[in-house]
Amino acid sequence: MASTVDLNVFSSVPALQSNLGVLSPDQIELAKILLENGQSHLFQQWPELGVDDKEKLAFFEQIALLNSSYPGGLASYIKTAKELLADSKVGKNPYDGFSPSVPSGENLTFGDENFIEMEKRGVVEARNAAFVLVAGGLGERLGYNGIKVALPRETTTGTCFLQHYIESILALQEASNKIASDESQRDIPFIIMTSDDTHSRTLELLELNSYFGMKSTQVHLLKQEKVACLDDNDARLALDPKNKYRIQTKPHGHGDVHSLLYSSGLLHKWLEAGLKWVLFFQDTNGLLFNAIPASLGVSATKQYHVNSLAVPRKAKEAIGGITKLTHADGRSMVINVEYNQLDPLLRATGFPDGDVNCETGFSPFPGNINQLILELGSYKEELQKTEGAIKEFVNPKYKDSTKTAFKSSTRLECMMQDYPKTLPPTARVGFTVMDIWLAYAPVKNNPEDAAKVPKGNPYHSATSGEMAIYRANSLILQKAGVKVEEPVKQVLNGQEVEVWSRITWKPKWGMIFSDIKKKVSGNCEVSQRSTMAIKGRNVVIEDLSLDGAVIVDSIDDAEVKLGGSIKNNGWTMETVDYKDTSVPEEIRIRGFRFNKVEQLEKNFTQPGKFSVED
Ligand SMILES: O=c1ccn([C@@H]2O[C@H](COP(=O)(O)OP(=O)(O)O[C@H]3OC[C@@H](O)[C@H](O)[C@H]3O)[C@@H](O)[C@H]2O)c(=O)[nH]1
Ligand SMILES: [Mg+2]
Repeated sequence: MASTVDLNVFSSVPALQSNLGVLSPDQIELAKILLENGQSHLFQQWPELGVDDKEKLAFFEQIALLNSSYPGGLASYIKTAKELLADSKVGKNPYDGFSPSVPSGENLTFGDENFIEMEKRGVVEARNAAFVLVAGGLGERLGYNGIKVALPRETTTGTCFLQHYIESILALQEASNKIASDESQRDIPFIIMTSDDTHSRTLELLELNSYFGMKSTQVHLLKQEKVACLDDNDARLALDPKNKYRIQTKPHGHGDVHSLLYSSGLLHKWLEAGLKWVLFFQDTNGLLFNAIPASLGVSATKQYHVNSLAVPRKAKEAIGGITKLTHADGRSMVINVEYNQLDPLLRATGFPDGDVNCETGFSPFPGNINQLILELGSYKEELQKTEGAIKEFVNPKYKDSTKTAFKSSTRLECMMQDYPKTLPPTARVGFTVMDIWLAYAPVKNNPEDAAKVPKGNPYHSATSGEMAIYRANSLILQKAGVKVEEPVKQVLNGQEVEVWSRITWKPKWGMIFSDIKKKVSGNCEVSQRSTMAIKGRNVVIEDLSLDGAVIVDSIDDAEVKLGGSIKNNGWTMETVDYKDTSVPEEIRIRGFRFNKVEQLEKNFTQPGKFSVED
C-alpha cells in the first residue's frame, strides 16, 4: 500500500522520484524494494515524467515478474547473490569442511534375476508415479536450432524424443493398470518444464501430433522464468544493453522445477489421488526408459526418498559424480558433485591427482545421469519447508585476478539434483547404478566438439546417441537369445562408433526384459547390415533369419509372427558431412543417412493371426 511506503527513500534518487506519479501503489512498493537493495543505478538514466512512460511501466511489469517468480522475491535473490559473490571472490570452496568418499548404492546387472524382479516391481509402481521432464534448456553445446525433444531419437523410424517418452509412459501406464489390484484405471501425469526458449515450440509439437496419443489433460507444461543478471560483486542488476528499461535475464537452471511444482499445486493433487513417486528426467536420453522400471523397483523396495540413477563414469566426463560428503562435524550426505567441481574438490581434500580413473578404468564416483526418483510424501513435506528453493551457486567469469569485474554479467543458478542438500539426516538417499549401454546416451555435443572428446570417453553426440539405441536393442535381443551379428566400427562426423543392426521397437512391444523374452523364440538371427522396426504390440519373433530390412506394424488385435528367412537389399548407410548444409540439420549432425534400397514392409489392420515371411 502506498500509504505505508516511506516516500523519503526516494529523495536520494530524483530520477525515480520525479516519476512516482505514473506508478501504481504496487509498483511503488517494488521500487522501494529495489532501492533498499542497492539498485538505484537502474533509474539513473530515467527521463522526466511524461517521457517513455509506457516503457517505465513495462520495466515494472518485468520487475513484478522477477519478484513473484523467485521464492522470497527479488530482495532474497539480491541478498543471496551478494553472499555467493562474496564467497566466490574469496575463493571459498562450497564443500569446505567436507571430505569426499565413494558412496555405496544399488548396482543392477541387466537381465539377472534381481534386475527382472526390480523391473516387475517397477511396473506395479508405475501407475503411482508422475513423470517430470525438464526441457527448458536451449542445448547450447549441441547448437541445434530447434527444440531438442523434437529431434529424432533414431532415424530408422524418425520417432522424436518427446514421442518416445510419451509412448513409453503410456506403455508403462497400460501395463501397470492391467495388474492393479483394484482394477482401477489411472492416467500417469506428465509434466514438462519449459522456458521462454522452448515453450511455444514444445506446445506446438504436442498439439500438431495430438499429444502423441496421450490425453491432453494428462500433460502439464510449467514454464520457468529467467532470473536477473548481475553486473558486479554488489549484485547490482544488469540492464539490458539494448534497452535501459529492461533487466537482462538468463536461465536459472533445471533446479527451478522444484519451486514450479511446489507452486503449481500438483503435488497436493497427486497425493490425494494416491500417487507415491515423482520421476524427473532430461531432454535427450534415448535409453532412459530402459532404466526406469528397474530403478523404480529399487526405490519401492529400498523405500528410498531420493534415488539417483547413475552409470559408471569416465574421469573428466561431463557428468556429475555421486559422492558421499562427510563433514568434520559428523554430518554427511550423498550428493551429486557437478563435473566442474569434482576435480578441485578432490585436489583440495588429499587426492592430488584429482578426477582420475581407478583400476577399473572408470572414476570411482558413479556418474549422475540426472534421473531422480523422489518419494512424493517426503518430497511434498520438504518443499513445504523450502517452497521449492534449491541451493544456488554463481559462476562469474572475472576480468582479472582482482575479481572485481566480470567479463559479462552473471546470475544465480540451481540444479534439480541439489534437492537433497536441505534434507534431514534421516532421509533415505540412495542411488542405482546401471550399465551405460542400457541407460545413458544423451545428445548434447555438436559434431565438432564430439570429435575432440578424448578417446575412450563418450561423445554424447547425435551420432553416438542414435548408435546407442541400436546397440542397446541388439544387446537386449542377444540376451533374449537372438543371434545378432557383431557390430562394425565406422567413423561418422569424425567419431569412431560401433554400428549394430538397426533394431527398433515401440515401447508397447516390450518395456521390460521378461516381456521381451516372451516375444522371442526358436532360432533367430539378424545380420549386421539389417534393419528391423517393430511397431505393433502383438508381434512375436520366431525362427527368424533376417538379412535386409523389415518393418512390421499391426493393430493390437492382430497377432503377428515374424519368422522365416527374410532377405533383401535392405537399407544402406551413407555418410553425410555435418558441414553439408544441403542436408537437414537433424540428419547432418548424425553424419549419416539411410538409403532405403529395399525392405519388406507389412501393416496388419485387421484382427486375426498372421505371419510375416518372405
Ligand atoms: O535452465 C534450464 C537449464 C537446463 N534445463 C534442462 O536440464 C537438462 C540438462 O541440461 P544440460 O544438458 O545443459 O545439463 P548438463 O549436461 O550441463 O548437466 C546435467 O546432465 C548431466 C548430469 O551428470 C549433470 O549432473 C547435470 O547437471 C536438459 O533437459 C535441459 O533442457 C532446464 O530445463 N532449464
Ligand atoms: Mg548445461
